[in-house]
Amino acid sequence: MADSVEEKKFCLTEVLDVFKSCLTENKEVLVDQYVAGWRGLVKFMNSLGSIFSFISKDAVSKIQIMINHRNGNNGAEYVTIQSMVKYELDNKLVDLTKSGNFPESGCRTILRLHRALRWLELFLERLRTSTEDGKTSVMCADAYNESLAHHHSWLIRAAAGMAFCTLPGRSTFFEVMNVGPPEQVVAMLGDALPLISEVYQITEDLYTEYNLLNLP
Ligand SMILES: CCCCCCCCCCCCC/C=C/[C@@H](O)[C@H](COP(=O)(O)O)NC(=O)CCCCCCCCCCCCCCC
Repeated sequence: MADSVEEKKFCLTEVLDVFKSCLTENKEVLVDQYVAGWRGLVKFMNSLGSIFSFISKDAVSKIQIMINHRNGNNGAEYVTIQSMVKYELDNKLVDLTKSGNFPESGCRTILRLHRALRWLELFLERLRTSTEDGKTSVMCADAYNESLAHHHSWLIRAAAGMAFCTLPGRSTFFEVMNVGPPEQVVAMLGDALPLISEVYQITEDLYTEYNLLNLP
């Protein structure tokens, strides 16, 4: 699924649709779709310029870790985030308090992407409700400061802040999304956001239940 997203001309609607397909009927989060959603977003970010490549590199390495889990001998245990959490905890495959033998556990890797999903949710909501003269760089920075920044060192925060300043204005940004006229972008965001929020909340509740929100 991720490959087909990469081969066609980029369209953000399709990427967000992939995220929407993450949820199963009984509200579990499918790892393949979750990861494919991130791959599409990273592709979008790459099209915004090479200044984002340090972010892209980190995201790609986390995506690859999850693909490796899915392709590994125990891939079936990683079908959903719920099954992954249970499997890794039952088999003591997670560093719970300090970094140790499992720097690439699915639980810690998904946690990093999960925190980034909160940034995405906040950023898209700001884009959705912005006016024509709204600044994407400010929307992006505000969303970041409210979410991911809390988990990053000052060096990463500084680098991210510089990258945000290079974001194009709202109208160019909307064009790169390749969704259609601004009204259509706004409608598409309004349609996608509730599902992204739901995926975020389900993961947040799961990680809270198992006390995994601060994995090193
Ligand atoms: C459109 C502009 C895109 C701005 C992206 C905002 C997110 C800023 C994240 C900055 C991350 C910097 C890179 C390094 C991070 C790591 O230190 C850190 C911790 O990892 P560790 O515990 O293994 O060491 N990693 C993370 O927090 C994971 C970051 C994952 C970032 C994924 C970002 C994908 C962005 C996709 C943008 C799509 C925008 C679509 C809008 C219409």
